[in-house]
Amino acid sequence: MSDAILVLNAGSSSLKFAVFGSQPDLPLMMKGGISSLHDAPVLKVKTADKGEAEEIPLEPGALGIKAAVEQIVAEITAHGLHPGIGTVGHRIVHGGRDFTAATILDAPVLAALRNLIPLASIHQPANLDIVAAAAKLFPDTLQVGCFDTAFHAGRPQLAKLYGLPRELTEDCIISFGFHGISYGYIASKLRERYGPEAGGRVIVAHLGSGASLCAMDQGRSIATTMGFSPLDGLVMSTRCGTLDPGAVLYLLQERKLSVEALSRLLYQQSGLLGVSGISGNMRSLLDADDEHAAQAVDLFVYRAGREIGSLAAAVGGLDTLVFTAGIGENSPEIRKRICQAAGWLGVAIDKERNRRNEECVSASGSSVDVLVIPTDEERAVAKETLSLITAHRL
Ligand SMILES: Nc1ncnc2c1ncn2[C@@H]1O[C@H](COP(=O)(O)OP(=O)(O)O)[C@@H](O)[C@H]1O
Ligand SMILES: CC(=O)OP(=O)(O)O
Ligand SMILES: [Mg+2]
Repeated sequence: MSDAILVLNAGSSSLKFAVFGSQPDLPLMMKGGISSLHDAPVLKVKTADKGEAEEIPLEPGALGIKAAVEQIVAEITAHGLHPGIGTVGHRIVHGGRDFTAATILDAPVLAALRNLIPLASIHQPANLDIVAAAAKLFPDTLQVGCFDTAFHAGRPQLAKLYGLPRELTEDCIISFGFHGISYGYIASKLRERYGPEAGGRVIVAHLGSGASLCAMDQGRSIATTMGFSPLDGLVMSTRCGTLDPGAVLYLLQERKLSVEALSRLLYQQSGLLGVSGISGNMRSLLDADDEHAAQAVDLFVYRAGREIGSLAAAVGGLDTLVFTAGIGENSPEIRKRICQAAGWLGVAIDKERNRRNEECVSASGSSVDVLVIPTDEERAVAKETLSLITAHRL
């Protein structure tokens, strides 16, 4: 029966996937992904019946996105699941102003999404290449897109506005915000834990290769650190985060950088990689005994601490702080240091709980609950995809 849902989720350093049954509770059949796509790719696969994930290092060097999709589909086929796929759900990073809910990816929608490539020039082309590859590999399936920007569409008007002439705002030079599929999933977990209040005034720290923070009130996005593009906000793996636009003008006017070189600099050569000169991978930097690596980590923590202050102001205080994504879920050291920076807001962490990556890592006297909640963008995409196909009886 062809009714399973395959989800494909391309991030800046990884391609993750999962296969779910199409029952309302979306039983997981298989999941995994390829990490470190640009240097030392590693394939991870876990099936529902096996406890431990299998890890297979692939040939060192960059792996193109199309080859990565083919590799994943080969795994799905080897596990006998290929003929069972009825729908492919995609994480699409930019939905612009028009796409604020799951959408069938037909030709006009894909053309509109292609127009958004300049607004997310690393992610959007890969996302659309994946849709094309999946359409070839699964010719009879429906392709559905879920958008990272959608969760932030309901933020207050002022949180979206830049201090630019009105005509540019009307032309969509506004803050969109990203990682919304992850934030939506975390909001659903907070509702399970706290009920409709969803933890009250919350800051979620999505710290992966791309990193951002989102302030939520009762599960709704109020403010977020990424803006018009996924370059804004925190220092990331290879992206600079917030930068004085005057520096961009200087690089163009005085250093005569081409637009392509400037884009490469800001998206791929900056952040942890640029400051350390060693790596954009947080784990490698924490393991390195090197002054510049230490400074890159210090800057990551400093900027996260400052932005937590800014977002707490936007939401009027702080009841709950959540860590998620690769760094947030796996690095007790970074969580500890960010919590120290947010100590003035009443955040206190329990050393042992934090070391054990427990779900609640706050100290008993902390006035803020500090949680570690693994994100599951694949399940969130599958859920939206299933709702769409059920509503349309597709
Ligand atoms: N144990 C760990 N300690 C520190 N950082 C970690 C750990 N495990 C994973 N990471 C970091 O998580 C980041 C990748 O996060 P992830 O959410 O998978 O990225 P993305 O989805 O954006 O490709 C990398 O910087 C990696 O070094
Ligand atoms: C939007 C974004 O930055 O995504 P990722 O963290 O997966 O690169
Ligand atoms: Mg990611």
